Amino acid sequence: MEQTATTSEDAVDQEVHPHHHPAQDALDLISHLIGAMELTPLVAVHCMDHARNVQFWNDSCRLLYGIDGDGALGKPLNGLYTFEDQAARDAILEQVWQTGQPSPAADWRVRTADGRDLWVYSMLFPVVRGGVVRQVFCMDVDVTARKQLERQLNLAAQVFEYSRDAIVLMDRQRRIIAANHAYAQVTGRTEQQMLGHDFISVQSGFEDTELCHRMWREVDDDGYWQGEIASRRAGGDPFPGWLALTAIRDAQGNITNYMGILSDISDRKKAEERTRHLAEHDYLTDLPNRVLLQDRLSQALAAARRHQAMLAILYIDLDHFKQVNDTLGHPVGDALLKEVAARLVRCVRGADTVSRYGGDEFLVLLADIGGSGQAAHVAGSILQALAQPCVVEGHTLPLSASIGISIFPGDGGSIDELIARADVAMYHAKQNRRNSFQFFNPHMHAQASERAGLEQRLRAALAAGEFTLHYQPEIDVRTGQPVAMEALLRWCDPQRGVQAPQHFLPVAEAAGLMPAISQWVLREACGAAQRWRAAGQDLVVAVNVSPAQFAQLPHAVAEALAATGLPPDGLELELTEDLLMKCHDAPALLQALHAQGVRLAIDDFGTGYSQLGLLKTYPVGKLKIDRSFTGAHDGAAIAATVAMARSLHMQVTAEGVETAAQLDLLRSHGCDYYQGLLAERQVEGGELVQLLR
Ligand SMILES: Nc1nc2c(ncn2[C@@H]2O[C@H](COP(=O)(O)OP(=O)(O)OP(=O)(O)O)[C@@H](O)[C@H]2O)c(=O)[nH]1
Repeated sequence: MEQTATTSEDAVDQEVHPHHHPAQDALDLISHLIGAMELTPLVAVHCMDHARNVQFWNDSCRLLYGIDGDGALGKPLNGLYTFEDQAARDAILEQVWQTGQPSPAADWRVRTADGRDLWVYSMLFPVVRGGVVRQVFCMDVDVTARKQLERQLNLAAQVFEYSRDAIVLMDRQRRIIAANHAYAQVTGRTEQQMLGHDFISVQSGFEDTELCHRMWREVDDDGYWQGEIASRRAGGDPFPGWLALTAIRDAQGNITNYMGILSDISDRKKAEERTRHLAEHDYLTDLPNRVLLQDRLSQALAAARRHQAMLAILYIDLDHFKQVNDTLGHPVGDALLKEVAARLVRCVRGADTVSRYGGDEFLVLLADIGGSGQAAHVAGSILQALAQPCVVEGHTLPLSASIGISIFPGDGGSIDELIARADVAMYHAKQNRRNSFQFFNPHMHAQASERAGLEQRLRAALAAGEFTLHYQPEIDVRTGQPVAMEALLRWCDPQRGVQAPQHFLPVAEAAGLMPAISQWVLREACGAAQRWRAAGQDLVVAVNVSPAQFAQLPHAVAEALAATGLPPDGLELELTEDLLMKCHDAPALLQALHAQGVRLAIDDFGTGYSQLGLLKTYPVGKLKIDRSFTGAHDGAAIAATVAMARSLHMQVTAEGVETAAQLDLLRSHGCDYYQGLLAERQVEGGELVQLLR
């Protein structure tokens, strides 16, 4: 360092004192200054001559630019280090040479010869003698560290300002000292409305003082708190916010500031709300579903217990709703369910709950009723509201429901018990007189248990081989010979003995057992007919078709014929008018069965409302006149039916024939076949009986 200094002073002396100019004092001063500068390692000083060659280079220059005096002196300055904006620097230097005025001090970015980038705070001083600039001194201070810090601060300020998170800074007293753009946007406040104000008061609406105390205590103790707050915008508009608060401490660990990051979580809350709504409501009617109902029921039950009050459950099941789906399609059914939901809601108070319990079942909870009369009143208004015809997609649909009512505490103490009993009461309403309501009573309970037992025994009956078929002959009126046998189902109930279908079929139907039972009947009957054939009796077997089986019938028939080997025309399927009227797929199904070669007959003819136009299109070979016509000796009805059947190229069987007089009447009207007690007696007297057994 010393050597460099000496060398530098010599260099300056050569130029500064060559002729002992009167301005010696000034030069001495500069020399002193240079000496002083040498002592400060912070200031890199160099001096250049007119040719821009270095004449002086202090030790700080060596430290800063990585080149010692030997490497610098006499060399062109431009080769020692360069400026990022070299042209601007050259222009400033030129100006100093031209004007003899020092340059303003400024920060310059430079690159050293060994490839380092630095920032220097630099100033140029001309040495003027005789009105001519002789040298220019340059003083550089390394400000790289400051520049980096500045840049970091600048970056931090930009992050703060442009962050999408709403950030607020507070002092120790929790007064706002800075808030970024996002914060101003979220809260809708200007800087003036925030700066210097207490954070909580600016958040106005954050009125939960207990939460507020806990929050600050946690921040002060643990340094951090986050949670949901009820916030309010400048105009008073409330919004849910998520606030994260952090305490900022100095080197001694004392809290100096607080930082808060606030998010508007309205959208998230709405999405959560929507998800919860979906989980608790029925997608079609938007009524509370079972989940929410369960919740409301528990609350209502707890409240009723506390206040020794009563509540009622109304179990509502629409009457014949399936028909709407079957005849007009599911979309119409859906629209009807929505309309029912709306009507039910209009029949109750806000405190009550209307819920969709399942398919066409609704459950109404009447919380806190004065007595059962109130439940009856609501049930009555529901029936009345539903009775108004409902127009859906241009169809005017009659609507009714059966309602069962259970009351707490009389009918049960638990939710399950109360619902089960309302269900039992509803079932009774449905059985006795649809479009009505029934209160639960213990007698119903016994019947329900009986029914449950029956259902259980029926479930086991098929596997246990408890079903049998009885055969009822159909006799040719002219020849007196049997032509067909109608298969009739019987169940040997282990508890009750042999049961006729009307005693167990409704329960089997409700329990969903009919498809399996019907298939068994079909297979068993075809097998029997095939055995009769093998024994020389060419009798057709007639099987009644159940509604549960109709849609799958072509498949079931194919399966039964294949399994037994019975030719298709050995099987006759009897379909009631009612079934044909209710099933909108009936024409297609009948065509499919006809194509399979089986015989088709319309059963119980005269009890339904078959339209002649439709009948004509059915590939049906026979009409069976209901016993109510035959038994009434209704010659006119029989004559008309036979005439109509003839015009449709169908044969006619009369059912329920008991006396020879009835048979004579049928014969006189040209009826083809008959069934009934008279026919059975005739067969019993013949050899067929043995065979059939
Ligand atoms: N359109 C529509 N139908 C449904 C929906 N959920 C269930 N169902 C139908 O609702 C019908 C309910 O029938 P049930 O109550 O057993 O029969 P029902 O015809 O009303 O007869 P009863 O109750 O004895 O009067 C079934 O056919 C279901 O397929 C739904 O969301 N939309």
